[in-house]
Amino acid sequence: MYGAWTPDQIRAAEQKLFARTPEPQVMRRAAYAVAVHTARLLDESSGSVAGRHATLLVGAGNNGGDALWAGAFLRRRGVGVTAVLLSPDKAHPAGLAALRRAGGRVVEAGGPSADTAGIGAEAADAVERADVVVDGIVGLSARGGLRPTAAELVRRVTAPVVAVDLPSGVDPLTGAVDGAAVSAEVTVTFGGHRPCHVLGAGVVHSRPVEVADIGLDDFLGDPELYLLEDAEVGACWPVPSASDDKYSQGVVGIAAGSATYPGAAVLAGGAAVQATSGMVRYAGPAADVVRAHWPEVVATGSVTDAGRVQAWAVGPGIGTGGSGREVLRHVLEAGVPVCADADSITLLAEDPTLWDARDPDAPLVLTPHAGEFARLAGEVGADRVSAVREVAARFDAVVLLKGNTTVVAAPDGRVLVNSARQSWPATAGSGDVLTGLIGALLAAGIDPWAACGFASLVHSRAALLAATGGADADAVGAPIGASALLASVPDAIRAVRAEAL
Ligand SMILES: NC(=O)C1=CN([C@@H]2O[C@H](COP(=O)(O)OP(=O)(O)OC[C@H]3O[C@@H](n4cnc5c(N)ncnc54)[C@H](O)[C@@H]3O)[C@@H](O)[C@H]2O)[C@@H](O)CC1
Ligand SMILES: Nc1ncnc2c1ncn2[C@@H]1O[C@H](COP(=O)(O)OP(=O)(O)O)[C@@H](O)[C@H]1O
Ligand SMILES: [K+]
Repeated sequence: MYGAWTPDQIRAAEQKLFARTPEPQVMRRAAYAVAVHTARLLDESSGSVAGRHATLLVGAGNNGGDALWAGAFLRRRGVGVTAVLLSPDKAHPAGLAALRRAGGRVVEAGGPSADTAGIGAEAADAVERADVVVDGIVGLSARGGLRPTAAELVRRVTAPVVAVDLPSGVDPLTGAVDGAAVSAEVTVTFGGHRPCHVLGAGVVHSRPVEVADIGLDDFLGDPELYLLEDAEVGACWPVPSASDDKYSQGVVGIAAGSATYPGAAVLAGGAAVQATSGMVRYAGPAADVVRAHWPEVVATGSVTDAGRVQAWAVGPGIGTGGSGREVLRHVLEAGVPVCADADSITLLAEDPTLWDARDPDAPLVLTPHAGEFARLAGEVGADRVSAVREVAARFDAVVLLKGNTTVVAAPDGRVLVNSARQSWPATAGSGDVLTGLIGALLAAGIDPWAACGFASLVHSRAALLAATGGADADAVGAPIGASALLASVPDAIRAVRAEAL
């Protein structure tokens, strides 16, 4: 796992760092990393470095300072550099002096020659002829979307962009984009990820985020967020060993589906079958349909006569009427880890007495999408991490909020996120597959918080594989259904296990 730290956590760590290393030296280390990645992007996109042109968009603070120093370093590589100052009187003085000493040009964003959009002729020309643009408009202290002049300049950019610390216009904490924002080929950040690098919907995390070491590691402390890596999911994914049999790996019960929605039971049951080698029991009215698709599932007509399981997954397609409620109550009383999804969440929101059925010692996982979350606890809001963390503590449950970026909070406050990096999983029945994966991992004895993270990562990998045939989030794909996603689960598990070798 690697971490993401909030702006406040970063600033606190930086203050400790500055007691050991002077701030200007730290900035130069940060800026040097920006220069290295900018030169690499120049080389990749225009075939050479020397003789090319870099345009810096420079804001009022240290983010702009990084860009100016990076420009000075790029000058040493023979790159033509022009800094466009958005706030000429506030641009980082030392960075500006360094760029000038290195032979860089400095122009104002507006100035007397400004056109109707407020852009001066020199600035417009600098953006126009750039082979690469360095976004040093705003970073850790960003508030809201880009302001008009910055937004207009960014709109005119056609060259590839390197974002300093984070793409300007993105909220550093929530990743929310309110108005215009930079879309960067590469983001170079310092010391550790910020939450916006993994929470933004398609703005930031589909591009590589390079983390430069500026000596911050010793001062960072526990991160706000954890991010899973393929290799660790692969290393932890349960597979049978010589001493195993179908019971020892954990038996999961799937209480899903109804006469109206048998498909949910087939998808959730199939996901459980393909996730691990333990046994899968199904209990509900769709037993015949489930057996027809998955003969290895031990199916019964009702949860009351289902055999022993080590975990239950309950909810998809059970309906929100009396029968669904009794199924949920029975499962909650079973005293084993439960993944409650879909209609279960609606039932719990509508009938608080159902919480009393819960065995206090048995872990509970809730997997709402935004609508189900709102029924349970009100609208999520922009800060999805805080909202999920609060609800997990309130209900003493692991809460997985589904979406382009899935947020998983444990009752103790730990939060992990998994960004799908693309949107292929957004298809009907996709959540049923996720529930089956989680249920199987719970039955295998995986920690519920980790189980949600592992399942979410494999789920989004399976969607990508099914849609594009590969693992590249930017690859050309075609829309998939949940059945195709489900069929790619084994390939996704193989892919993450191969990374662990
Ligand atoms: N403190 C340090 O020495 C270091 C800081 N670092 C850099 O410093 C940056 C943080 O610098 P600052 O705290 O000075 O602030 P920023 O450079 O992020 O922002 C500068 C100013 O821009 C204005 N602003 C806020 N939102 C805006 C928006 N939407 N559009 C336009 N302007 C906006 C604010 O007045 C803010 O003070 C980091 O992102 C990183 O790039 C790194 O170099 C590491 C070392
Ligand atoms: N825009 C999106 N991009 C990526 N993944 C998404 C997006 N929207 C939803 N998902 C994922 O797809 C699945 C949808 O689950 P859910 O909403 O329960 O669908 P259903 O109820 O139809 O099964 C979840 O895993 C969710 O994280
Ligand atoms: K920036």
